[in-house]
Amino acid sequence: MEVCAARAPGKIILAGEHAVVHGSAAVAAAIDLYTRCSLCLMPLADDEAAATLELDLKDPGLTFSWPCGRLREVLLTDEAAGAREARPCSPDRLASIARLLEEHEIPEAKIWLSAGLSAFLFLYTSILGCRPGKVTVSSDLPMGSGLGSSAAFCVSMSGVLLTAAGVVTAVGGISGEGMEWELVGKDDLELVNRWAFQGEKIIHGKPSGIDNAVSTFGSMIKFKKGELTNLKSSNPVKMLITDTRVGRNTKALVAGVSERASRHSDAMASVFNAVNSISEEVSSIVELAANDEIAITSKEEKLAELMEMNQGLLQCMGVSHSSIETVLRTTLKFNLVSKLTGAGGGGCVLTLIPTMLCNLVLEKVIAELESHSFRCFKVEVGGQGLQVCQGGCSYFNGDVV
Ligand SMILES: Nc1ncnc2c1ncn2[C@@H]1O[C@H](COP(=O)(O)OP(=O)(O)OP(=O)(O)O)[C@@H](O)[C@H]1O
Ligand SMILES: C[C@@](O)(CCO)CC(=O)[O-]
Ligand SMILES: [Mg+2]
Repeated sequence: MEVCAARAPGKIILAGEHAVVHGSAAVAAAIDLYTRCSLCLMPLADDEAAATLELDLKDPGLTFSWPCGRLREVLLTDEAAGAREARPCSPDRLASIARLLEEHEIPEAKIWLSAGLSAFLFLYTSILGCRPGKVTVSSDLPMGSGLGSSAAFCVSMSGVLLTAAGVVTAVGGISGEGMEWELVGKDDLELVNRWAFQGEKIIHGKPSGIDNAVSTFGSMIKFKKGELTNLKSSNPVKMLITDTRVGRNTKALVAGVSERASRHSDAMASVFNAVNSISEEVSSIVELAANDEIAITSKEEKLAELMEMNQGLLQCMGVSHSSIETVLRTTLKFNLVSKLTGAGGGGCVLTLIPTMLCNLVLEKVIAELESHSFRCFKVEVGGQGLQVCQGGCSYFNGDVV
């Protein structure tokens, strides 16, 4: 029984969501909330009929299982076609995967899971073929809320599958959560990122690639047309995240913005262009070294103003929501600036926490936000990306794997 695990972080977008899909720059950072996947590969059993692929999703609390023979029959594949290069999921393969999912009763209230399940079946069978195994997924991230849960799912899944395939190897240790997590080298990360992007395409339709990139590589990045620049921030950027708990779906929101762009192409091109300038300015400001109180305050004031401008343009794109507006109004009472993060339409909102803000005020802000039934998170910004645990990781989320 071969065992390995991987974890990948969620993200916040400081500037540029949606516009990044249309070629503008955006700025994003990893946060210390993770999705973890563990994989237990079963030996190729003598009892062929009993061999299954199992997926245990801890957060929705659902498990799925497919007989390996049925996977082979429907997907017309056995051996993985090679994990060393990422391939897109063809429309025919996606249709076959949909047939496999129809054989499961997914509760109507959790039907949004089918996109993630399709991405799982595509990644697993493309990387490992129809081998029997058990995959367990658990996450700190609220799903479908703008913190990149789909990307963290695809990155951690690709990471664990490619590690099991022997294509990705760990290079060094850091520890956390009682496990020996290890970092992965640059070329291997590139490969994981390319596979995760193919998974994101199944979930998002037309992703820019920023979410999987920041989840894979970590840190704070500027991203434009697939190009990634690492931003070296000398002063930590402190953000409060508020989850409005209003569910939404990134694929539909991205499609909505594209439709608006095709109806009003000149106006929307100007909006995307303005967002590009905001993201460029945000990326220069985060890299500015600020050594004293005055410099830090001026840096934060500029960031706050740019966030406010970006939020206005997101409203122009049609992706704000009354719950987001409630967060904006609530934080403004305390002179704090907020903007939505991720795809909007509900989901999460970022509030810039100035270094000089006293804890008592922050606690009051949180209490008022939570009185609206929102949920607040204080997160560390700009940490590590994908990490893996090869063999030896005997314990995962309470499950022996
Ligand atoms: N831990 C998980 N287990 C199963 N499926 C997941 C998990 N995390 C994400 N998903 C899949 O990803 C979908 C959510 O992706 P979506 O892109 O809509 O939101 P998000 O990634 O959280 O937000 P954003 O894209 O705005 O950052 C879920 O509906 C599900 O299909
Ligand atoms: C809305 C979007 O810009 C960010 C979602 O986190 C979509 C994408 O870039 O793929
Ligand atoms: Mg997503």
